Amino acid sequence: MQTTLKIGTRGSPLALAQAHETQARLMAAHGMPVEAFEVVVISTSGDRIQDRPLAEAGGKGLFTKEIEEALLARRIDIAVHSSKDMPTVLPYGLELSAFLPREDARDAFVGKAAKTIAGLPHGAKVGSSSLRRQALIRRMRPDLDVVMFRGNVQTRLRKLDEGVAEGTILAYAGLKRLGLEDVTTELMPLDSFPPAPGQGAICIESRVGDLDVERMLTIIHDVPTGQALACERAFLAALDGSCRTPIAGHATISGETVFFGGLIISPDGAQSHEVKVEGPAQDAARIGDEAARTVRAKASEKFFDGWA
Ligand SMILES: NCc1[nH]cc(CCC(=O)O)c1CC(=O)O
Repeated sequence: MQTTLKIGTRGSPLALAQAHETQARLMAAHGMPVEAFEVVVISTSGDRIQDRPLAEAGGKGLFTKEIEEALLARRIDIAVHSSKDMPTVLPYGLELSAFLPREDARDAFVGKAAKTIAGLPHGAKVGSSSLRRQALIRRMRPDLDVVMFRGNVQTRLRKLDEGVAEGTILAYAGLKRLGLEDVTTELMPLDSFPPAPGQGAICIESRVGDLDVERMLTIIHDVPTGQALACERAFLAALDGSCRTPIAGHATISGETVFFGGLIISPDGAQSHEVKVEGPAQDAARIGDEAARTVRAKASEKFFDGWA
């Protein structure tokens, strides 16, 4: 009997699109037939909790817990995730072993009452449940009414059509993977509206020491994306845990150099601290870690304590 590679994923349309993209890349890279794979859908706590912000319910790990349990129990061989949803610390025995070439990392504004955030009427409702997006919207337009918006991409777009809000912000990468990018009315600049660390990059998680899987993944791994992600995740890791501060960070690789921009911002958008650094791409993680120290030094301790 032929063994199949079991790909674990959440069941949302975006998660399935990402799992199928990974499968297609593996098939093309290794000349494997479609029957060599099985996509295993796993429901996570993050999918089931819909009524409150995830930061309140227990944080990011909620989207990965059950999938990681399946990996450790060998019910699946690899797990496909949005890097943005991955905690900085993984369970013992698991690692992020490959990153696919990154999609556009920018946020997309989908506006009903206006095409741009700047053009929205005074006091208009904008839906988002991301602390980072809420803070960045408030920084731009303190007059806007930011309302909770959860659920998958399609659910949020439906809420917009139903008039629950006059605009929302989604990852452009997610919209593209779903073929929905045409709903975008404004692409937010990386500088003034920086994305979440990891946004736009699909990662693959596997068991440490699973050599067959490692061999299979090497060929689809994108080195520059891996370096950018090492930088962004180091930045997040050095700031995370100690606070519930909205954090943004984005790294790009050009030749042998990594360029990183990071931001911490108060939830009301009134205070923010930025850092911009560059360094050797091979030291990407150290660069991200140093950037976190720099931005932390700029902010007073009060900045972090205010809303913990
Ligand atoms: N938290 C949900 C989530 N996780 C990753 C993406 C988008 C895809 C990506 O960043 O690669 C999204 C949806 C969104 O933010 O609009």
